[in-house]
Amino acid sequence: MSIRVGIVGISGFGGGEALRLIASHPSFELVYAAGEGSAGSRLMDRFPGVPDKLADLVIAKWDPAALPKLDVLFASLPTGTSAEALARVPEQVKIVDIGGDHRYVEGWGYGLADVWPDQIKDRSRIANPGCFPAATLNALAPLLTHKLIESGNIIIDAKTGISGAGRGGGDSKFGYAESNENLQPYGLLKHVHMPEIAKTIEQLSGGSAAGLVFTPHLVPMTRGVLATIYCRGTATTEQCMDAARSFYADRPFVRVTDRPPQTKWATGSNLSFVSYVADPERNLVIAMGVVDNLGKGAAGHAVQNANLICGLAETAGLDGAPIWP
Ligand SMILES: NC(=O)C1=CN([C@@H]2O[C@H](COP(=O)(O)OP(=O)(O)OC[C@H]3O[C@@H](n4cnc5c(N)ncnc54)[C@H](OP(=O)(O)O)[C@@H]3O)[C@@H](O)[C@H]2O)C=CC1
Ligand SMILES: CC(=O)N[C@@H](CCC(=O)OP(=O)(O)O)C(=O)O
Repeated sequence: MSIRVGIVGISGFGGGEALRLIASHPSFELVYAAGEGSAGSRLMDRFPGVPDKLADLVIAKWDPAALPKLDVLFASLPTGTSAEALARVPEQVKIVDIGGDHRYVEGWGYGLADVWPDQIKDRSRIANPGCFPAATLNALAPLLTHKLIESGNIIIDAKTGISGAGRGGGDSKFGYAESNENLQPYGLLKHVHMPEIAKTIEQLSGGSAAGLVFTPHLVPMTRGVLATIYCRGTATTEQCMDAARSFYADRPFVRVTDRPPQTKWATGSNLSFVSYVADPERNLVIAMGVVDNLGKGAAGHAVQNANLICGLAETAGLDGAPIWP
């Protein structure tokens, strides 16, 4: 049986990646595409490589009052622009919001799917985690759950590819001339992902995340997030690795690796790589997490969440290998 899905924000990076995944999904049928500036174009005008079956689908002007019959809507709109419109989507249409408007909002589940699949299954409204939270929280979850690190003393140093800023590119600092051969920190002390990272650390540990520090950096690459996370704790490397191996033993998308993970390992996939090194004598644990910002950081995670809320195999449409090199 096919499940009728729609994507609003399909012309963007997150929406385009959702299109790519849904086009080859065994149960999802894309019947609705929407946007603002792109409204009126056919998918083949925007995505010349789109499969024939979708080529003539015309992007509609986004209007939650004019939806066709849909089972699931993927929303990939700029953060700050989706709350009012998504509140008008009929109750029977399930929603996965890739943007940031509904994380830790009443009525919405926080879709950290590799960690909390059972809390997601029965929901009809899911807020996808941001790309940095996806990379960092998957790495931290086993350590926090097994109380191997202090929850209140975590420093996250993260790097992201430029597609993390969206097709619009945020502002001029994301242009080619500014970002090529350049490395820049941004969002210091006040990045928008701090609250969801802190709340999840507190939920996982039962403790405070008061000392959390998070600094993202923009790296001249297209995709990928690497988070290097400095924690206080006296666990050994093996204890951290064992905790992660048992925590993720039955989870299909998280790979616990002996080697420090690299962003290219995840490109084009919904995989999440985690690894650890520790020096108990220095009270130091270093956790590392890698995702593709458009995969586990956005559309891959969204499809995983949609699979869960539709009662499908969690891996449906997501079992392809990453792109290499
Ligand atoms: N890029 C990434 O790696 C990640 C992004 N996210 C989040 O996902 C969301 C989308 O990001 P991203 O795809 O990168 O952004 P883009 O800038 O690439 O795309 C934004 C999309 O939103 C559409 N849009 C903008 N305003 C409206 C409107 N008023 N009505 C209808 N459609 C509108 C645009 O459509 P049109 O062209 O038709 O105007 C476009 O398709 C954001 O909330 C972002 O923070 C989350 C995790 C990772
Ligand atoms: C490079 C870059 O700008 N990346 C974005 C992260 C995108 C994201 O996940 O944002 P949402 O929380 O809105 O979904 C940023 O740091 O704001």
